[in-house]
Amino acid sequence: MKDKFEQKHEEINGYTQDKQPGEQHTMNPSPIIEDEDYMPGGKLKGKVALITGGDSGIGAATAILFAKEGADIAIAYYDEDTDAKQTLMRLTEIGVKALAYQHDLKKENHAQELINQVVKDFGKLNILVNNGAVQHPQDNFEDITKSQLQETFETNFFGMFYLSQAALPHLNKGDTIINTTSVTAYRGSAHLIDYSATKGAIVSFTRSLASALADKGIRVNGVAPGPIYTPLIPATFNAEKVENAGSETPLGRRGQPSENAPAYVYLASQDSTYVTGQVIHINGGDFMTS
Ligand SMILES: NC(=O)C1=CN([C@@H]2O[C@H](COP(=O)(O)OP(=O)(O)OC[C@H]3O[C@@H](n4cnc5c(N)ncnc54)[C@H](O)[C@@H]3O)[C@@H](O)[C@H]2O)C=CC1
Ligand SMILES: CC(=O)C(C)=O
Repeated sequence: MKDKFEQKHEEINGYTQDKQPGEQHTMNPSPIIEDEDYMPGGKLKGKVALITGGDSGIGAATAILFAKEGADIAIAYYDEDTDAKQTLMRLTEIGVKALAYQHDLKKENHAQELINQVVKDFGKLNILVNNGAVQHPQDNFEDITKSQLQETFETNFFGMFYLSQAALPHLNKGDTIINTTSVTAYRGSAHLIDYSATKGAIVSFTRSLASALADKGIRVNGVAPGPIYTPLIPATFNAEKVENAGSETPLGRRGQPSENAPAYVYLASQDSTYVTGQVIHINGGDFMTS
């Protein structure tokens, strides 16, 4: 019998959305953001987490699981108000304090303002999840314009750099930073050359910052998803790619956001006290070096 993830994989036909960031509330079928079979264990009780891109997809799944583990949650997002409202409603239902913040990762001043506001609203910050990103697939390398290259790096890499710098004065021993990279950082991607380069930069940034912050007891790790069913996919790929995503992996299907979130819980919690500078691969079984 097929499990819920195999069934969901088969339900998805090709379709696209016409703007990026994409919208979760109009996805049909909906992604699996929350796995009802998950058993929380109070692993993040008393913590405050800020999750960029927390309105939808992997970020929303992580926000919900962190809340189930007892953390208060700040989600930051670009302009998808309906998704942010729905995620916030679910977080509040779970029973934690939760607030949403609109911001632009590309703007250096937004990073400082966001961190200041979160610390003012929650009193502290323990976990920073740098997860928001964009991608603009191109068939030809020559078609990547300077403005696309700038937008992709400013959003995916500069944004997390600024936020990590702004967050650092508030982080203490035992606190963590978790960065979302991608399988494309490791295997490359002919259609996502600029995007995969930002994801490679994130891997190096993660290792270097982990090394720099080790003596403070602040751990820095990453998660490298493979093909996951989120708004990013119909918002940026053509219908054929949306329909077939994940079929080429050893597990033969795409992943769901809920299948990524436990890795973030592990890296944020005391279960991973001897882990820093590492990346966990959630990609349906493709082997990646380190
Ligand atoms: N879905 C997939 O197959 C994969 C996703 N990833 C990564 O996972 C992370 C989360 O993406 P998904 O959950 O897939 O999609 P998503 O569309 O749910 O999340 C992307 C988020 O980025 C935020 N964002 C985009 N531009 C922004 C800006 N200028 N300022 C502030 N926020 C901005 C959006 O608000 C959105 O919440 C990204 O880093 C993505 O690169 C990595 C590998 C595979
Ligand atoms: C968006 C992304 O990183 C993949 C693997 O599709």
